[in-house]
Amino acid sequence: MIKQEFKISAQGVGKRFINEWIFRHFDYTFEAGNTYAVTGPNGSGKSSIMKVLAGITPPTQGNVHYEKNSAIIKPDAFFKELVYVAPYLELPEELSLREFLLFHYKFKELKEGFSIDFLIKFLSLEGHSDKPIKFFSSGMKQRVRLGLAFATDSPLVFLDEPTSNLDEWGIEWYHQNCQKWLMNQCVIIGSNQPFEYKHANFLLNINLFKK
Ligand SMILES: Nc1ncnc2c1ncn2[C@@H]1O[C@H](COP(=O)(O)OP(=O)(O)OP(=O)(O)O)[C@@H](O)[C@H]1O
Repeated sequence: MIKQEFKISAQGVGKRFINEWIFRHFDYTFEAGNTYAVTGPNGSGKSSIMKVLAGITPPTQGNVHYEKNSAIIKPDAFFKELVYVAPYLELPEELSLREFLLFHYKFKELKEGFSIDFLIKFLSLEGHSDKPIKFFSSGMKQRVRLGLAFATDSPLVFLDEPTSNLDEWGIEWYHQNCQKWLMNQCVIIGSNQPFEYKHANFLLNINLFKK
């Protein structure tokens, strides 16, 4: 994928649930061509900040702006620019893998070199393409989510706990494909396991944004 100019700027961003500030005064700019790891212990706010940066939940205070090739992207068009991978995001259980991929790529573009058939092979799920996703194991589902991240031509990729449910082979597959397919995108990984973000070039500890 050709590198596009892409930026997310967070200015004074904070999120509060009831009376608790999960993070506050978060100022940061994320750019294409870099991999960022948001780190911190369980319950520290990694998923919360990623959801705010992705526009899935609104910040309690502050603003997040998205910019592509020097033009501001409106929040309602922003979902087209990203892939969000997380074990808590459900896949459509009633669809087969092939039906789901055909549906997904009505809205998003595949990277050059990928087709639906190639993606199924890339996932090593050739024997399962017509099976409903509800019958997939948790590791197979996680591979499908990651496959969308590797194959989709979008400038921004969020990977929250990217290797959850993967076996040793799957973890190696994840590492190889991060290096091969995600180098020109802006990648934000949420994790408390260093092996998941060993290729990241910027580390952001969420605990530094609590006051
Ligand atoms: N919708 C919500 N309502 C109230 N509190 C919430 C909500 N979502 C998250 N929280 C709280 O925000 C805090 C941060 O949660 P979050 O899931 O962002 O942490 P995390 O760092 O991703 O954790 P983990 O490593 O366990 O996945 C926790 O105290 C959690 O209980």
